[in-house]
Amino acid sequence: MKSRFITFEGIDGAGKSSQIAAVVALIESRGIHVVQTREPGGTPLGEKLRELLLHEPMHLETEAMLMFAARREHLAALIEPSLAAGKWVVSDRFTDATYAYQVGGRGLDEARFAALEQWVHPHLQPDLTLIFDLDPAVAARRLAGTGVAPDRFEREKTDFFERVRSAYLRRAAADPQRVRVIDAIQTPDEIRLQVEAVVGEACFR
Ligand SMILES: Nc1ncnc2c1ncn2[C@@H]1O[C@H](COP(=O)(O)OP(=O)(O)O)[C@@H](O)[C@H]1O
Ligand SMILES: Cc1cn([C@H]2C[C@H](O)[C@@H](COP(=O)(O)OP(=O)(O)O)O2)c(=O)[nH]c1=O
Repeated sequence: MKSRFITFEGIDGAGKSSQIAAVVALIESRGIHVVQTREPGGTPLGEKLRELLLHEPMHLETEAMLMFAARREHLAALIEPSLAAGKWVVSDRFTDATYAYQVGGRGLDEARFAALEQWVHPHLQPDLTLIFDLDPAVAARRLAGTGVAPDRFEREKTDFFERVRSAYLRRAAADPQRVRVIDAIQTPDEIRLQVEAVVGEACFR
C-alpha cells in the first residue's frame, strides 16, 4: 500500500493531540509502520527551535521563518525518508498551521508564504489533513482546565483564535478533497468515531 502523510490541525485546545494516538493505533492495526511526529519539532534541531518558538519573544517574521526552518529540517531528516521507506507519517501540525497562525492569526502577507512553501516542499502535500474545528471560547476553557502554563500562542486572546479558526476553514474550503473538518465540540468517543470514519474512507477504501 502507498505510504501516506496525514496531518492534524486546529486551534490550541481543540483536542487534536488526544485523538492522534487513536489514529496511529488504527493504522498500525493494519500492520502498517507509522511514524508519529509534530511541528514545530520532530527532529533534535526542530525540538530546540520549538522551545524558542513557544517561549522566546521574537519578531513575527522571525517566528514565521523559524517555523519553515524547523519544517525544512523535519522534511529532510524524518518525513521524506520515512515516506520513501514506505512508512506512514502522522504529524501534529504542518504548513496549514503556518497559514492559519502566521497569516490568519498574525496577519502576515500570504504571498510570502506561498514562496516559502514552494521553496521548502515544492512537491509534497499531506494526503489527508484533519482540522479540529472548535469555538475558541470552548478551547480556552479546555486549556485552562489542564493547569499547564500557557505558551506564547496559548496566551493570545479569543479574537486571535477566531482569525486562526477562520483561516483553517478557508484552507478546508479551498481543498475539500485533502482537508476534512472534524466537529470538535463532541465527546472524545464521538470525535474518535468521526476521525476513524474519515481516515478509513480516505486511506483504506
Ligand atoms: N472532546 C473533548 N471534550 C472535552 N475535553 C477535551 C476533548 N478533547 C480533549 N479534551 C481536553 O482538552 C484539553 C486539550 O486537549 P488536547 O488534545 O491537548 O488539545 P490540542 O492538542 O488540540 O491543543 C485536554 O485537557 C484534553 O483532555
Ligand atoms: C507548525 C506551526 C505551529 N504553530 C503554533 C501553533 C501552536 O500554538 C504551537 C505548538 O503547537 P502544538 O504542538 O499544537 O502545541 P500543544 O501540543 O501545546 O497544543 O505552534 C504556528 O504558529 N505555526 C506553525 O507553522
